[in-house]
Amino acid sequence: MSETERELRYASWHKDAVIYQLHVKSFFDANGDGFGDFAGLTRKLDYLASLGVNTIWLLPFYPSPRRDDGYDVLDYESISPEFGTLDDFRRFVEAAHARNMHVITELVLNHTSDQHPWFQRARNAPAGSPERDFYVWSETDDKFAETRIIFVDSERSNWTWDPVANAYFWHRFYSHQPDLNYHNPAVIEAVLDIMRFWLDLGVDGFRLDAVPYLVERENTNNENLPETHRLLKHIRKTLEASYPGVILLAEANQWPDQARDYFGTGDECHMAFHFPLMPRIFTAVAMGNSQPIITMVQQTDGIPEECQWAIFLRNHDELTLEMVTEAERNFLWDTYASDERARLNLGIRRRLSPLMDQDRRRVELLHMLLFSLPGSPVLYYGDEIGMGDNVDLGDRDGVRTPMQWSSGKNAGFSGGDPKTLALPLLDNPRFGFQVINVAAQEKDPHSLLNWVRRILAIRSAHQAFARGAICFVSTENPAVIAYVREYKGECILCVANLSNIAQAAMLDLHQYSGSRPRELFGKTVFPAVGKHRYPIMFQPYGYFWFQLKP
Ligand SMILES: OC[C@H]1O[C@H](O[C@H]2O[C@H](CO)[C@@H](O)[C@H](O)[C@H]2O)[C@H](O)[C@@H](O)[C@@H]1O
Ligand SMILES: [Ca+2]
Repeated sequence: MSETERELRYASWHKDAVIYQLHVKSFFDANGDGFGDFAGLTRKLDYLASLGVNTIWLLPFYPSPRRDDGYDVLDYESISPEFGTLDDFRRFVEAAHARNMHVITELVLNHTSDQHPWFQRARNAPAGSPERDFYVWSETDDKFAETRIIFVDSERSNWTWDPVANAYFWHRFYSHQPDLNYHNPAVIEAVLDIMRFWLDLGVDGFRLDAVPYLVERENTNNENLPETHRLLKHIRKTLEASYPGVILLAEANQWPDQARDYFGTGDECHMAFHFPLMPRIFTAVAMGNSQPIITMVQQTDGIPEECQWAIFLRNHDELTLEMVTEAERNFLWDTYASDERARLNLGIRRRLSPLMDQDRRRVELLHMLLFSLPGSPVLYYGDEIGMGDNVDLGDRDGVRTPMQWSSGKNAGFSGGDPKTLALPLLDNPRFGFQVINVAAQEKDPHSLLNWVRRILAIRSAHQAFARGAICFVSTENPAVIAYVREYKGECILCVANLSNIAQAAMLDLHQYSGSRPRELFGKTVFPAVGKHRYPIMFQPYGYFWFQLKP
């Protein structure tokens, strides 16, 4: 690709991104070994295009002991053989680009597997040597005492004794995931080389895993340090010099002000997951009250022009409740995880549809918010058909089970021996593949899948959703949320009833007086907005998108 072509393709594409997050191992198995692979994913690209997504985010596919499902990398520049070969990967990227889709890969840069050759070399090298210095060591385990433990259900300390090195090593996650030492310039160079490797293969961006924890310093909590922000700015500047258009997406599970800091002044990450908003959406729907969403969106508005939040409902991890108050967490646990098996660390390991009790009205409402609040939406594979989960599987595996393509053998996921599947299929009367699958929903015009296709098609026809400013509208009813997204003169009014009972609201639309709201699903034109408040009625969890035509 020439430089000009690259620049054209990439100009701010992240702002219009509709991201689909998937696990290659659980998506589609082309060679029948029970494991999803790149050849299989390539065959499903038309399905993704038909859904209306334009960006694919891949969970880790690198060689790994897989003690944290691939977030424990032992070789950053190859592909674990079950997923295929580098040529399969190249073909996948080309096929995605041919459909105008972008590809974001996972970059686990905070830590490696303890099996990684860098760590093996470090623990065997003398203290103080450049090899040892790739990781963070200490003679005692009382350094960095102010640092919290993230995986509270499995780890007691962020230090683990290594008998080979005769020292403790630092880790923010599992004890088999030693943290890299970013005070060492050689580590930074090594990580930049890894990024160049994947960019040369055509990758369009990286999800930067666990970025708040990159750099450590004594007497701090070792999160969001200025050194970490400087490092990210350096990475961006260095990469952009050779790869204009590359996108960095920060996974910074932090409070609002700290999360937005990952944009810098437009010179750090292009995107950041909207961790502060996600739990507040679940709170608002549980309480039937719009305030948690309004407060959080207002608090996180006004990010640098070229930046974009990545908003999401669910992902491959537990629904994290780290960045809410204890009272909020207890409320969300009581509401959505009364079955204690669903609780993991400070979160809930369930998929969206089971969280919503398979209530189609609430599932639609949440997607309507996901697709209309400011940011690029991220859909988690399978949620478009309302897939369920399996709380009996360990860790977060219960939300990572094979995609349910059909009611046939192995849910249409693999032609292989059912005993060899990467993870067991869901097989129960409510969520089993026999009842929830793509093939059945393709045939049903009223299915969730076809509804998601329709709403995404509407969204992509109006750039105000992706790029517009947001202005909340007073409703005189706390259960009703209303906001206008505005871009280049087009105004879209989004309104929803967050409660489980019918509601009426009086919208303050005086600014739009004289305009006629046109409902975007059915194209019905509603009565014109006058000088007085505009009345509107809703079914439980009802919603509308209106174009406000002057
Ligand atoms: O590589 C370790 C982990 O990194 C990400 O973790 C994030 O998920 C945690 C919850 O599972 C969350 O509490 C933390 O703040 C995040 O950084 C990754 O998404 C995980 O899958 C992975 O285990
Ligand atoms: Ca396979």
